[in-house]
Amino acid sequence: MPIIASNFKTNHTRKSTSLFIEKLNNYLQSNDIKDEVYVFPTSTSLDSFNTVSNLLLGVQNAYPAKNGSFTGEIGLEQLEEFDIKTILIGHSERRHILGETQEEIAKKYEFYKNLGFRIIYCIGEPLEIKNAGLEKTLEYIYEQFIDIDTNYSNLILAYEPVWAIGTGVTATNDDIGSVHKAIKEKINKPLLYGGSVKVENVKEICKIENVDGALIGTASWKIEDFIKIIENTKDLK
Ligand SMILES: O=C(CO)COP(=O)(O)O
Repeated sequence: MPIIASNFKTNHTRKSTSLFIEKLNNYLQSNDIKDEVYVFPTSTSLDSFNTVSNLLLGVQNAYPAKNGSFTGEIGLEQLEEFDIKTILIGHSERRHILGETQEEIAKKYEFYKNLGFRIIYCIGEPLEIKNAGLEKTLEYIYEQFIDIDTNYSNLILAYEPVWAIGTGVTATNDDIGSVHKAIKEKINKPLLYGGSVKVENVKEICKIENVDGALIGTASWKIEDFIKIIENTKDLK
């Protein structure tokens, strides 16, 4: 089965997150699914969930420090409390809405890399770059690898075109295929696709060559839909 990941973004409460995790865990257990499934809840909903070992809880963001004076941020100490060892870095909403620079992202990457975290590292281009063609798109994406150690063994990449995130507009299979092929030629790491992945299209997307799974926002927030997403992909290689 491909790698399937849910990014909650700023959705769900502590209570609804714990219900989601419980239902997901029961589903994975009773269907004997051993492949990796990731959930990235809000940091206020982190907890010591009792789950099967292939259900991995991660954070959407954390500051590159153990603790300290970084108002509004969480650091390693808060992750350790819940044994969190997985982190999303470079998500387009952090780059474009929160204004995280490549320099800050690289610092965060280095910090959590040195701690052995599983890092899901996101890259992707905005619409005006996509419209300038594949060459410009790849140039833009490669800049998002500046100061990022792509040989890191615990790295998963996620290609998420900015114009496809939360818009309902999925990239075409050709778009996905050509960007994934180019990235894979340079960096041989698992590569997920994200951007308006839905129950209905997840299987087709995961079948595209060089697509190793999906990172899903909107369509993953209802547990019934997320389970359908897993159902629809569980028989793929
Ligand atoms: O940003 C995403 C996952 O990280 C994708 O979001 P959507 O699935 O809502 O387009």
